[in-house]
Amino acid sequence: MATTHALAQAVVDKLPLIFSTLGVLVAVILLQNVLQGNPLSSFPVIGAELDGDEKRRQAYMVKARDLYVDGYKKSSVLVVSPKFLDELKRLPDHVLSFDAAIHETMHAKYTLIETGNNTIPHTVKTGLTPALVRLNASISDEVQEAMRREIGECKDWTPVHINKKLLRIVGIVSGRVFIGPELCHSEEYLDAAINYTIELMDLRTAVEALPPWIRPFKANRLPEAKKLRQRVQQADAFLRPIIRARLSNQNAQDKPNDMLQWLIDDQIKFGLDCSTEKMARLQLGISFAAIHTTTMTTTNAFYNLAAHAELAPILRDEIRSVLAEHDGVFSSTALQAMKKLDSFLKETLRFHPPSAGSFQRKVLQPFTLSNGQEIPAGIIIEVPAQAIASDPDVYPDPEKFDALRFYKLREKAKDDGRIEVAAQGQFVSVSQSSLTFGYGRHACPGRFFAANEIKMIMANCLLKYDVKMVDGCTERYPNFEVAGLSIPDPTRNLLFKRIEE
Ligand code: HEM
Repeated sequence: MATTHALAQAVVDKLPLIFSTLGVLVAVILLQNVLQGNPLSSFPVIGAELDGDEKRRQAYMVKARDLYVDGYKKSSVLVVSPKFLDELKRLPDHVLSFDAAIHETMHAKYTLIETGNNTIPHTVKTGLTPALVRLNASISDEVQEAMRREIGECKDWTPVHINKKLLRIVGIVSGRVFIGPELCHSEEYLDAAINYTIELMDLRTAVEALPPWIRPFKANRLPEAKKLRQRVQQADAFLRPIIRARLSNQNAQDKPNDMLQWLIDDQIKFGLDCSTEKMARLQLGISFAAIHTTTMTTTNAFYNLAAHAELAPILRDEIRSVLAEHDGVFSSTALQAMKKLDSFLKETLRFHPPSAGSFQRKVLQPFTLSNGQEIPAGIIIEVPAQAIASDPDVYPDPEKFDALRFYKLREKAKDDGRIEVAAQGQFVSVSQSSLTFGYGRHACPGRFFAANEIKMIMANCLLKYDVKMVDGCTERYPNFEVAGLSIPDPTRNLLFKRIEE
């Protein structure tokens, strides 16, 4: 067991970016809270048969997903049954808090991650999502250009380190929308956008490894803390003149159309801190939420595409015929019409959810569930998303990767006149059985942008390249499963070959 634990730990150490999904670590804390017993001694404990907290902690590191499935079957309470989601989502933030969960699990006291600030989700909802209709054309141009530069010609079968390339492609394309067409290509910007998350998660992991009582004395002196401070200083130095220029251009008619501008506009509108430091922090915050989450999902999709050779022709046919009907433009309606591609991506999320848990929230005030169960303040709760996604009563034949599962479900629901069910089968839909983007008022506001970006990357790739596993490899690369997380192996190559036009 110790060796397996060490192995899992080595994966964690080697691949710090694996912890990049917002909130995924809450699960670790939850289980620790549960396992420490107090104040939860009256609750059933998953892994009670294991002898002692340390053994349970080790089991969590290497087989957390089994523990979640176990908890799901037993309807354990702190890993809460999804049947309570609707009543939970109605509780106000001062009772059940998303921000407080992030603050605790991300060790915000030491990592200095911004929490309790509604600016980013508000700006994503009111600035970015409504702007997608007019931004899609420029996002699509950026995707094409980034793929041309990062993937290259590939006249013959060429190995491509896909996760590494996708980090840059997603960084550039997201950067176009976050900070504008010139700066998104700057290596300094990309370095900060990609590595801030990795270094933040390194520090978070290092703090977590310290016994709690030592943290106030040692956490700020950890080498990881120093590295993160340097990263933030560098990012500040890079962003400051840009932000200053924007602030002095506030009254111009032709203000830029990007997140940085919308964030500045919102801060001013609500009379909030608009200092260059604050704005630089918000930019890092948006990179943290967006870049690695989107890259991991797209990497999973590429591994699935390469491992299922039958898929490419089906998806390519759909993309070609939809584009032919939309003047060759990746408009919002064209993207929505690519239902097989949408289904393939949703099945990718179902089959490889980044985290075993979802809807992580901290209980700030005690409350009682409709079954009479009292939930004490001070703990973190969550829902076993991955166990739901692999429940045969929810998804028939759950062990099968069925790329067209949601396409067929949507078509059937449409034929039966069940419009709501059809809508729930979309990539961006959240429901009690689709929890990868969370649930309720804090469900990921960036998912509409992520969906467009990922679809454009996959569609552009399918139109230009054939993709396959490297020679001698017939199976999909397995994901790393560590502490409830599922991470596509970031070290692997796929083979790319340009399609003759
Ligand atoms: C496939 C990619 C992505 C995945 C899987 C993902 C997943 C998540 C999850 C699980 C949450 C927590 C929701 C909850 O607990 O209810 C979340 C929150 C959030 N996400 Fe995403 N996300 C993705 C992409 C993005 C992008 C591209 C952006 C920005 C453009 C973004 C911005 C945010 C923000 C701001 C929050 C916090 C919401 C709040 O405070 O209310 N995400 N995301």
